[in-house]
Amino acid sequence: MPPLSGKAASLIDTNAQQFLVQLVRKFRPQLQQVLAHRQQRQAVIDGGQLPDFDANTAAIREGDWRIAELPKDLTKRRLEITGPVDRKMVINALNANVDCYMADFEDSQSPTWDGILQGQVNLYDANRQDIDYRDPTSGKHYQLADNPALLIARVRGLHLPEKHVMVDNEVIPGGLFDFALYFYLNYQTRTSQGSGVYYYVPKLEHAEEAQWWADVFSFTEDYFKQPRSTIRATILIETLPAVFQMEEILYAMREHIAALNCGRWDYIFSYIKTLKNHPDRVLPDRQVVTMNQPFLNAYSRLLVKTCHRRGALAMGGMAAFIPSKDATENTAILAKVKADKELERSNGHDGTWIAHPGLADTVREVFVDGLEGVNQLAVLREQDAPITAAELLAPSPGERTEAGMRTNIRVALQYIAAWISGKGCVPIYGLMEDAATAEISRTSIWQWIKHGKTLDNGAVVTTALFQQYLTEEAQVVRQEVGEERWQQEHFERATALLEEITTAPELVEFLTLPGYQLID
Ligand SMILES: CC(=O)SCCNC(=O)CCNC(=O)[C@H](O)C(C)(C)COP(=O)(O)OP(=O)(O)OC[C@H]1O[C@@H](n2cnc3c(N)ncnc32)[C@H](O)[C@@H]1OP(=O)(O)O
Ligand SMILES: O=CC(=O)O
Ligand SMILES: [Mg+2]
Repeated sequence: MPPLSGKAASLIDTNAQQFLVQLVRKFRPQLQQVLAHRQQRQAVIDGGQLPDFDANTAAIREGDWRIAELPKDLTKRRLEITGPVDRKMVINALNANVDCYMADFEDSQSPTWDGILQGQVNLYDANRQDIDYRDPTSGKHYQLADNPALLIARVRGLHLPEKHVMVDNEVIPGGLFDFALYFYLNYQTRTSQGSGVYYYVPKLEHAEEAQWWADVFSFTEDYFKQPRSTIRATILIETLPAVFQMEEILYAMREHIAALNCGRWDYIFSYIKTLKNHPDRVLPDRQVVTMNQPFLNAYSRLLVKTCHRRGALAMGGMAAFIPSKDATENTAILAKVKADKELERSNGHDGTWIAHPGLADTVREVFVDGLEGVNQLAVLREQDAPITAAELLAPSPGERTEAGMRTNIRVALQYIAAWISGKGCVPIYGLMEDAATAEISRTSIWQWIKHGKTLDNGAVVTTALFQQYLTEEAQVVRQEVGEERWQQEHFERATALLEEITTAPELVEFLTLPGYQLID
């Protein structure tokens, strides 16, 4: 580990480091196996088979069991704000008019070493309700209001390493680093408040990965002599393989789970990635892939039904719209966000996400005023016909347009530039863009090239067409952002990376993997 400085140096002490090393030695080898299984299952799908429910685990799906009872403070999660762990955002999120705050080391956080360490310091202070911040530019002082939101930390996905920390000459899993430090630094504070240590766990694909996390949680509780179920996780169901494993994931995690969540943006990305070799499942323009598409609506309904049958909450996801300063435009945005949330509520979700505090009042109308109790656990959807694999995989109708492809290029380019410059979430053309949304933009183009799809202008999407549009759209972006930002935010490098991953013969699994080579 590089030498630590500032408050991180005193917090990440020898005991913290010893705990982390033990966790890594015990759990990294199994993780490597579990990740190898992902590749094996994907190879079968690449060979032409479609994902399906696993016949070997039918007994779990049919069995009569429930997850451990929810802790009281996790039963009311109608509105959750999410955001990266920089200090001002942490304070603003805790003060927002919401029940919970998901503090994000993942999709919305660029994993620079400083950002990750400072994030841990910020959450340490936040848990102690001893956090403030003075903006050096505006001079504005930020401090906590009364009744801050309940804090839930989202750790990095299993694929991401933390390259600054080596154990036995090998980099360690980023998610384990986030998990271990957050627990070590906060469990005493949280349990002394009568609460537990709460996490969001992203991008799982299979119940064996949930089991891996459950083992990490149990080991940690035993190590620190804490009762079982002190740790509670909300698992994001945001990969296509995981939707066929929801019962099994809940079962593996039954002592530690609180909820599943519809991480719709990664889910769409995963639909593209998992079905990349299937010419009949290529998605249309990103703008038309909304929660009304049958495959997304089926996923939301099945998640609700599965969770409620087992006593877990079913959290909704993120509408990517953010408020506009233009009043007319803002009215239209709020109406779209409201419609999106009404669909989630009518499907039976217990709560939902917002990306920006300016959306809280609108979404409260749906998920606070519009709910009878503090959640919808009583909605069992028992009257529904069984949701089939065919529905979960249904192809999406819709056009592939030149405008859509050009927008994908501009969005992916600007996002990659922001990410390698240390910003994991940015507003682009009125939408919040993060690692998950940017993945959709770049993998759509890759898949359109692979299957030679035709655009509305009659052009067939080829590598050469993409390169032509990229050159043209890079100039548009250069005009939009100006020369200073173009140079400072490494746009040339971002352009090169976008070209490399979009024209690669094999789909690059995550843009953040080659992206990570370019930061720090
Ligand atoms: C696919 C997924 O994984 S979704 C989950 C991951 N994504 C997220 O969490 C999205 C988080 N949202 C954000 O990061 C931001 O809203 C952005 C980047 C999209 C837009 O941020 P900005 O450009 O700062 O928006 P804007 O200028 O309107 O912000 C107004 C104020 O609200 C604050 N704010 C905006 N979003 C948030 C948030 N999510 N949490 C806390 N505060 C926020 C800003 O800090 C700013 O505060 P200030 O007035 O004290 O300076
Ligand atoms: O993490 C959330 C998502 O939509 O992706
Ligand atoms: Mg995600």
